[in-house]
Amino acid sequence: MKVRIGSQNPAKIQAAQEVFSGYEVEGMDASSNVSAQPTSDAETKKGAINRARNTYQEGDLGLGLEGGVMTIEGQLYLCNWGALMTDDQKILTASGARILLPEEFSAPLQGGLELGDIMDNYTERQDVRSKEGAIGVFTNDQVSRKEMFAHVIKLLYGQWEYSKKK
Ligand SMILES: O=P(O)(O)OP(=O)(O)OP(=O)(O)OC[C@H]1O[C@@H](n2cnc3c(O)ncnc32)[C@H](O)[C@@H]1O
Repeated sequence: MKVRIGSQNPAKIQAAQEVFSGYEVEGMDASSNVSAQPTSDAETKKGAINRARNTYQEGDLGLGLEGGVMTIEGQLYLCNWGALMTDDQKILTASGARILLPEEFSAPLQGGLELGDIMDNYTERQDVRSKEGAIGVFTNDQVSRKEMFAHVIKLLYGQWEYSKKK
């Protein structure tokens, strides 16, 4: 059994390798069937589920991880979701950390820029999305994107293990 993850992003693949340490983890392109930049909790969750479904193959596990933004009480937050399609074709879901994003990000997001590009402009660096991520930058490296997704994957892995005991 291998873990097929619907992404080529190293932060996501490394997080999956860390949690599914005894498994082969394979990254691949998978459509999220939502906007390139999800803008709500529900859309981000849907993207994770679609990626899990779109990478799933019988006998393996399908893993989908999605980052997005959402607004709560007028404030912009980063949000994260994960989904695991199990070998018996159940979908398990879990969400990750949410942190506040700078207010100045709202206008470029509304103008169609993705958070990944906004982060690169903001930090004057390249490919922040594949490295520490927005969460790493704004937590002063306390929690990296890999670490945050590893926690989400642990929540999924644990739910899968629990479901097998029942
Ligand atoms: O290659 P994939 O798996 O698509 O990874 P991604 O980082 O490009 O794409 P996501 O679907 O996870 O996130 C949607 C958008 O939000 C951006 N994003 C989400 N979380 C981020 C973070 O912590 N840091 C930087 N960009 C982030 C991301 O770069 C995309 O532009």
